Order: sequence, then C-alpha cells, then structure tokens
Amino acid sequence: VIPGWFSEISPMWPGEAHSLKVEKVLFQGKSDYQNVMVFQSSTYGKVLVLDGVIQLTERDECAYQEMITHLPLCSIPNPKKVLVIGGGDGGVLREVARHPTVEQIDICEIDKMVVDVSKQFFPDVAVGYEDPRVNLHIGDGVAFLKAVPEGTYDAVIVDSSDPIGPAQELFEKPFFQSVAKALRPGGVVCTQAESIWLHMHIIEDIVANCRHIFKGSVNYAWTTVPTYPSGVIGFMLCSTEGTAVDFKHPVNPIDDSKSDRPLKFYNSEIHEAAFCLPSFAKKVIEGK
Ligand SMILES: NCCCN[C@H]1CC[C@H](N)CC1
Repeated sequence: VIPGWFSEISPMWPGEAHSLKVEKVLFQGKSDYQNVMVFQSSTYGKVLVLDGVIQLTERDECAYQEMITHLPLCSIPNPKKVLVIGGGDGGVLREVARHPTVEQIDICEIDKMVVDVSKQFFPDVAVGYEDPRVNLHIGDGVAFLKAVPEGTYDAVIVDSSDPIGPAQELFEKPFFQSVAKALRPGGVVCTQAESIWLHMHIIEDIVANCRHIFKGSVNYAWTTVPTYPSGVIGFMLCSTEGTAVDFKHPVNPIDDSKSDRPLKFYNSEIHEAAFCLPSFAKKVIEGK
C-alpha cells in the first residue's frame, strides 16, 4: 500500500487496481452489511467506498447516475411509477426526479448507513431524497420485490454494488423474475451490468437470463466512468412483453433548460451511442 493513496484491490478485477490520492479520511464505519468509508481525494472530490470498492466520486458520479436513470426513462413515453433497488446514495433519485410525468419514486436500500453517510458527506447526490415523490424503504430488495403486486411499476432501476457482498442476489435469475412480475406490460428495467473488459462471463449469464425472462427488448449499453474498474460500466436494458420499447432511440427527451442543476453527461446522442458495442462484446451479447 502506498501511503496517502487508496487502491481498489479486488478478486473481481485480479492483477489491476485503480488508485486515488487521499487528502483525508472523512468517515470509517462498519454497518450490518459492509465496511463504509468516505475520503477526500486530491482530484475527484469526495469518494464513497464499500468493502474496499469505489461506489462513487463527486467528480464522475454524474456519468453513472444520469445514464442508469435516463437510458430507461427516456425510452418510454410516460413513466409514472418508478422503483429503485439499491442506490442508497440518492443519486438515481435526483435523476428520476427530473422526469415531470413521474408521480411515485420508491427506493429499497438494504444499508441505512449508506443513506446516512451520503446525506452527511454527499449533499449534492443525496439531494434526491428531498423530492416529495420519494418513499424510502430500508430492507432487502429481493424481499421487497416479492411483496410488490404484479404490474405495479413502469420502470425499475437496479443500482447495485458488485455480485460479491450484499448485492449478490441482485444478479441471479429469481430476482430478475421478480422484477419482470413487478413491471407492467411494456415496462422497463435497467440494471448495473459490470464491465465488458472484465466481466464478459457475468454479462453472458445475465443476458441469457434476461432473454428467458423479458419477452420485449433485451439490450446492453455501456459508458465511461473513470473511477470504475477498467474505466467503463454497463447496463442491461430490458422490457416486458407489451408495447414495444426501442431503447436505442429515446422517445422522451429531458428538458433541463430550466433546471438549476443541468445534466452534465447524458444527452440523446450519447444515449444512442451507448448501445454501440465493440465486436468482442457484440458477439457474446447479440450473438452476432
Ligand atoms: N450508486 C453507486 C454506484 C454503484 N454501482 C457501482 C458500479 C461499479 C462497481 N464496481 C461498484 C458499484
């Protein structure tokens, strides 16, 4: 370990580790589920780390939060009821709240410490909790979804950590089945789907599961997040049987012209570009 540096070492990305220079550790705690740490970095603002894995930095969180939210919500004409699984930092809530047609935003986060730490150290991310449409549930997303009546939501966003730790079940078939049941016909789900450079096998399994379960569209999109391993992160975009959803062509553009916090990353061109895959990934994901 180099003094004054944080290195993201994990068996999920063997032989490599992204490092950030540490100015000051601001919080260290252990919740019922994981180790939670916040540090002030030299060049990426404050950083949230769970079990040694970077979850977000102030400098580049916009890329992930905007893409995981607007890729699904800009692909359907009239999202009203949205469910967020995970996402305890509040960033996805902040982005969902940009959609005026949305009437109800439910969030189920397993770890209350993540919510409290985000409100204390990342106010511009946790601002999402201030929207009156938000209902916070502290609990396991798997159990939450089992209790949801069939066809409740227009969109579900699974903003999870990685399959090692509390989020493990969010990558398994039964969970995807419970998401499909909770969605209305033509409803959409967007999940955090790892890196095409590091996790093609995980992605292959997720795509196979989704093709069995979601009878509408099944697409993989990706974007750049400098502080995630390999500098990229992907998303599974799926829709249930019903009104066709063409994820590659947004039908519901965002108007942020009157917003006091305009979009920093997402736009309709980058929406379309996100679905363009390198050949090694296209072969596995689209079977071409
Ligand atoms: N809402 C915070 C983002 C959580 N998603 C991250 C994706 C990349 C992973 N290595 C860590 C979690």
